[in-house]
Amino acid sequence: MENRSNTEIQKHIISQLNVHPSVDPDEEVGRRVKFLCEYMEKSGQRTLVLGISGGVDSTVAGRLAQLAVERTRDQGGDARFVAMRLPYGEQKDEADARRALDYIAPDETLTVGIKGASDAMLASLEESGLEFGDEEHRDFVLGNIKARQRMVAQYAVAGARGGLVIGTDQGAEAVMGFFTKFGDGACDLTPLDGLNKRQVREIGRAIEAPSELIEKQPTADLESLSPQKTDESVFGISYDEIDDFLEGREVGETAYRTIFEAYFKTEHKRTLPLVPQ
Ligand SMILES: Nc1ncnc2c1ncn2[C@@H]1O[C@H](COP(=O)(O)OP(=O)(O)OC[C@H]2O[C@@H]([n+]3cccc(C(=O)O)c3)[C@H](O)[C@@H]2O)[C@@H](O)[C@H]1O
Ligand SMILES: Nc1ncnc2c1ncn2[C@@H]1O[C@H](COP(=O)(O)OP(=O)(O)OP(=O)(O)O)[C@@H](O)[C@H]1O
Ligand SMILES: [Mg+2]
Repeated sequence: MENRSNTEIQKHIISQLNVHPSVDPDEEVGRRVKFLCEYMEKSGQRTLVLGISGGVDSTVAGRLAQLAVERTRDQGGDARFVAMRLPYGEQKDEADARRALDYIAPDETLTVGIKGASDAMLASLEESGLEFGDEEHRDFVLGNIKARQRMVAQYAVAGARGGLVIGTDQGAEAVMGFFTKFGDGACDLTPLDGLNKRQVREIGRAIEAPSELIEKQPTADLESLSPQKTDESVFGISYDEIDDFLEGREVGETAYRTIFEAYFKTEHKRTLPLVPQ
């Protein structure tokens, strides 16, 4: 890749991530709901499971899941959506999570706190002698434990109910590798695949999600020392720049450099585990 121009590398990444410069939001809603319905039918797994954070991705993916189970039932089938609240203690944007649930109107909501299990794991690790560079490093590692604890909870529900875990990964998060490997990155179906952030928002508008959730600043909200830290402040570039990049537009040199570096560094997260050649 080293001798290739910014534009050539950009084209390669766009094709790998299957992102398109524009989408028809209504058509995408239909296509993605159909995908969920057809896979439930094919797999025989009739429950969809997804954590609802109060952010735009899980609001949109959650509503698509509820629409899919309702369509399946309308056609005489059997399907159910289980939304999960998975707070680590008291969540600062709890009101947004409640608003998302009111809007999604899931068949069922399970609330499972992840603080006890996450803190217990960290304590056991430290009792074993594991040390961290400093408090911030410790907090960062705990953040990934939280994301993986949410995965454990969702897969437990899927196991108990014969279900499938939905993931909220989309093109803008995928290009930056901005997810926890085998945490929120672990799932069975990704209905938002191939969309950039602005296209997720367009779909949100098409299904009449609350505008304050659609416009909300994205946050992983994993670090206790800096709650609600915005994704953009971590990236050092904006989602607008990432979206422009994914739509094939020219972006500034800093944006090219930041995106290429993140993309190639996190290649391992977008593939199956490596095997001997
Ligand atoms: N080259 C390589 N080939 C194969 N495997 C490699 C590897 N380099 C690291 N690894 C493995 O990957 C691990 C690092 O990956 P990982 O554990 O994911 O950890 P890491 O990428 O360091 O952290 C996850 C990042 O995603 C962010 N995040 C997480 C969850 C949700 C959201 C959100 O937007 O909501 C954002 C989070 O804030 C953090 O910045 C290493 O510990 C190692 O096990
Ligand atoms: N507190 C939480 N409760 C339940 N699920 C959560 C929580 N935090 C994260 N998740 C799950 O992890 C996923 C990844 O988080 P992420 O922040 O990327 O998405 P989001 O919060 O839905 O949207 P945004 O990226 O715009 O903040 C969420 O979509 C959700 O499924
Ligand atoms: Mg979030």
